[in-house]
Amino acid sequence: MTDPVTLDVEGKIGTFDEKRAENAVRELLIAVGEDPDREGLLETPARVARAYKEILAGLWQQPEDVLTTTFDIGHDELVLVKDIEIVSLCEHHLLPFHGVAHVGYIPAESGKITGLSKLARLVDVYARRPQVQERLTTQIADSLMRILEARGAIVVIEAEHMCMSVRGIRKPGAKTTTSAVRGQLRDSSTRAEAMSLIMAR
Ligand SMILES: Nc1nc2c(ncn2[C@@H]2O[C@H](COP(=O)(O)OP(=O)(O)OP(=O)(O)O)[C@@H](O)[C@H]2O)c(=O)[nH]1
Ligand SMILES: [Zn+2]
Repeated sequence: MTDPVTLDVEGKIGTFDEKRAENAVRELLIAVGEDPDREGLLETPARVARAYKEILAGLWQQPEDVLTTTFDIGHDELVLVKDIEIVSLCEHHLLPFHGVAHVGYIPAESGKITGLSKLARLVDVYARRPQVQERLTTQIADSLMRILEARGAIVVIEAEHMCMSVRGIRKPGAKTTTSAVRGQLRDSSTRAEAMSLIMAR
């Protein structure tokens, strides 16, 4: 039986099976020796299912759904939005990792740009999925290149992984930085300029 939440070949997604998610949470509670029928836990499976529906909402979206508004204003230099808060879910442990994303691009030759909020929406489409930080970073940069036909893209993500802080190695505060640089932003001077803007506080 196929999982209702799976990517098909075009990256289109099925629907969220809320009842199944609830049953899974109920099973988990039983597995840890809890009583899912005690008063405090009665609503928990439904709450957790709704929480996952929200945290994983990017599974049912595509980047094209959010990079919609575009304008031609002929700006041909770097556009950078810094400190976009992210919360994602580590696909190894299903624990959150959270931090900030910095997203920049050099618009297409045509001058096509997008609304600033759309960059943050793009980040959420990919963050709200089971992820690894490297793939999240890459997918955002590749979407900017593909959908906006950007001449260059840079994405830097700094995040703390709960799977490293609350369990396992238990190193709270450890931050992981990943970057993806594409197109003209790979040129050393342009890249250095973008990085210095990103690092400036
Ligand atoms: N590269 C990368 N690794 C990640 C990310 N999120 C979690 N991990 C790592 O995935 C690895 C999974 O390793 P495993 O040895 O299979 O799992 P584990 O026994 O729970 O590992 P420990 O966390 O070391 O206890 C761990 O080293 C995690 O730190 C991520 O976004 N990127
Ligand atoms: Zn993890």
